[in-house]
Amino acid sequence: MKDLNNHQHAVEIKNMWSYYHDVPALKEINLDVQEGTFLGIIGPNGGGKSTLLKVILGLIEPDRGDVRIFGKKPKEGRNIVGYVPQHSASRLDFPINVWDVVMMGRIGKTTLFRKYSPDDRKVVKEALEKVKMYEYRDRHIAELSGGQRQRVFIARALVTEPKLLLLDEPMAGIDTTMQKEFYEILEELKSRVTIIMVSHDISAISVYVDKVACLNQKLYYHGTKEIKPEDLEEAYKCPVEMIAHGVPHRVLKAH
Ligand SMILES: Nc1ncnc2c1ncn2[C@@H]1O[C@H](COP(=O)(O)OP(=O)(O)OP(=O)(O)O)[C@@H](O)[C@H]1O
Repeated sequence: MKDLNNHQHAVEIKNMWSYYHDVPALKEINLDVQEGTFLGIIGPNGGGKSTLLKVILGLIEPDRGDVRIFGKKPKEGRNIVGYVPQHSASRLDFPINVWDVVMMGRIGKTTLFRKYSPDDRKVVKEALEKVKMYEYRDRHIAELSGGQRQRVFIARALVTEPKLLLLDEPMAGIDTTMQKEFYEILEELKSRVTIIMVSHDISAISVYVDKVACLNQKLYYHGTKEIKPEDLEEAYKCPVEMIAHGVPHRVLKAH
């Protein structure tokens, strides 16, 4: 579907509900993400952020409502979506080297032993260089630190050359300098990829993203990063000063 400015809808969600064992994790979600947007999703623990990413990815079938990814149902659109799950870095603890982990993202697990093309090789090399892990390419993933592994998983998502990139707290365990570099990488990717990133770091979100969504079962806010304190307080159910990982000064000033 195209809108009047010729921007495609990367993600369109209409009146979506999702339950775990009869308990709603998401209620009445309406969300429209335009192609080329960098959307940050914030909200308290258990607010349904990871569930929303899984619904978009087609890993969870919603109980009600409609979800479209570039006009397709999530399962049909999966090949154009890159995903870095929460705590992905801690999941792989067997001896596979960094190069193969990223190459698997490019050509799939079952084809790892086929000869990969010079193009595959180039894309994997560039992704590893982007996250500053190329020199670690022959190291076993199990030997790396948490933050280094997380960088490898971000590279792995990049090599699929997705149209939509879903990142679930990708900066967890990444040092501040590297975080800044990652945000710069994401800003650069924005011209080619729509990005949806879950984060608890409201200060960073307010600097780097285009749009913010605040989720606690319901969508309490979706709009520009100029969030009002009351929008956060309603979703987090506490005073703005207490909200995790600091709040941008201008939000506090407006309070
Ligand atoms: N597999 C599951 N089975 C049952 N309940 C689940 C399951 N996964 C998540 N939930 C519940 O659904 C709600 C939303 O969880 P979700 O992981 O989406 O929240 P989140 O916003 O990503 O949280 P956090 O910020 O803590 O990572 C929580 O109450 C959680 O306990």
